[in-house]
Amino acid sequence: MAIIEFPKEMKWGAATAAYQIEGAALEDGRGLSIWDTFSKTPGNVLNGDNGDVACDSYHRYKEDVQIMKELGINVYRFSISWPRIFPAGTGEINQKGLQYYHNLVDELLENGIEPMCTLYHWDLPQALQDQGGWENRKTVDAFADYAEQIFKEFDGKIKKWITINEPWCVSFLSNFIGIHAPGFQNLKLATDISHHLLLAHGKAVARFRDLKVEGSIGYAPNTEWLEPFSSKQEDIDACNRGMGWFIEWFFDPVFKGQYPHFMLEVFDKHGAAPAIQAGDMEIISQKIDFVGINYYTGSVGRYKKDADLFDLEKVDIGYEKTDFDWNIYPEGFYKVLLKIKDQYGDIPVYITENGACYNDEVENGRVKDQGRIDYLKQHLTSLKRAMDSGVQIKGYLAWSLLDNFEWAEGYHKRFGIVHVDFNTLKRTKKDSYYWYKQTVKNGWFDM
Ligand SMILES: OC[C@H]1NNC[C@@H](O)[C@@H]1O
Repeated sequence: MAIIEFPKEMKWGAATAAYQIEGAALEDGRGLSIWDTFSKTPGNVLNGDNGDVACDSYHRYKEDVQIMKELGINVYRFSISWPRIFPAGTGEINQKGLQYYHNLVDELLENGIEPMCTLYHWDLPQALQDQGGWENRKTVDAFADYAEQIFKEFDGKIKKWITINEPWCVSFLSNFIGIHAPGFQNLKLATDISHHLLLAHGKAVARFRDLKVEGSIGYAPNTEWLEPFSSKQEDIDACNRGMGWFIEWFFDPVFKGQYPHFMLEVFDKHGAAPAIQAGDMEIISQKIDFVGINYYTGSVGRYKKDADLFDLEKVDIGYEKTDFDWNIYPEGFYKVLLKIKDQYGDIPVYITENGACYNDEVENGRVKDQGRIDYLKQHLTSLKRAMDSGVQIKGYLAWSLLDNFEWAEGYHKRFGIVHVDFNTLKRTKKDSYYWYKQTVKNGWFDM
């Protein structure tokens, strides 16, 4: 078998997000988020699940940190719940909310684990949504004020910062496709929101620089690979448009200071080009220190007129799938990373999310999730291939440490390397946890 070995200095971690694990949704002064509202609207979330309790990490974070310590990881990515800090989105600060994150960060540091903090992982304060949410440019400034407050509070403790997680999901999945909160289906709204999210990212980076906060800052776009079904130019072009929705649309503004023309053409055709004000692109495109890449899956695509916004249809050619029915496509991970390096230069990259949904349950005290181990092996092998091709990978963070609230799929879809019984909240380390622990310890694995 082949040994896949990683550099000694590479960081190994795991990732979660506030609304997906914390629970305590109505506790200690936390304000409502759009996901509290959305999940309690019947029909939006499978089985009517919501984040009221989740993994109860708000109360069990010490146990979770011990699980991380035993795992041997040296970085943990979590997100701060904006409405736990500013219950109304702006104005009065909830000191108990700040205290929770100080307790979590102190616990991590005391156990030799570096905190990587995501400022926005989808839980917009409902109070701001009531004023138009991300469609309203005032929300952009509210985010910058929230970010500044957090920077000041945790400067010196937290040194790796992510502004926005997956702006494509926040804009298009949530306001055009509509399956995530707040659940609209309006393309022009979605493109305006995508612009405001990038603006919010840029303003937060500007505050970070002005405050001379110690550490580094980036954002974490989600990516997918689309492989042309044939060598026909129409198939190649259709796949490039489809990938442009995830990659160029969110990378060109940050790294080139402009939106990609081929994507503007598509949105313009639907009367949905975003409203851009003078100075916006300069704010968006100021330098960042790293980019977080989230990768899960890829597909084969071909040209089909009006099949979707991009005249693109996906073709099932028999790839094995996870329990989320996503193709297992590790080749795409390599190709996405090379594409980003080729198009945007040699930027430091953290893999801020990669993992698989397998809904294995506990049997006799054990969770045999070989599918997840195989997925991780294949994708880490692809990652090493990208590194050997010159991509500057600084770290890999598995999604996710714990089974958690998987948005519209609720608790049914499990991504954790640790199983959570959502009736008892008992944590059970899966086989993949032990495999990952050994890989982190060794810095290599046997393919
Ligand atoms: O779907 C799996 C993950 N994808 N990225 C964002 C996370 O919040 C999701 O749980």
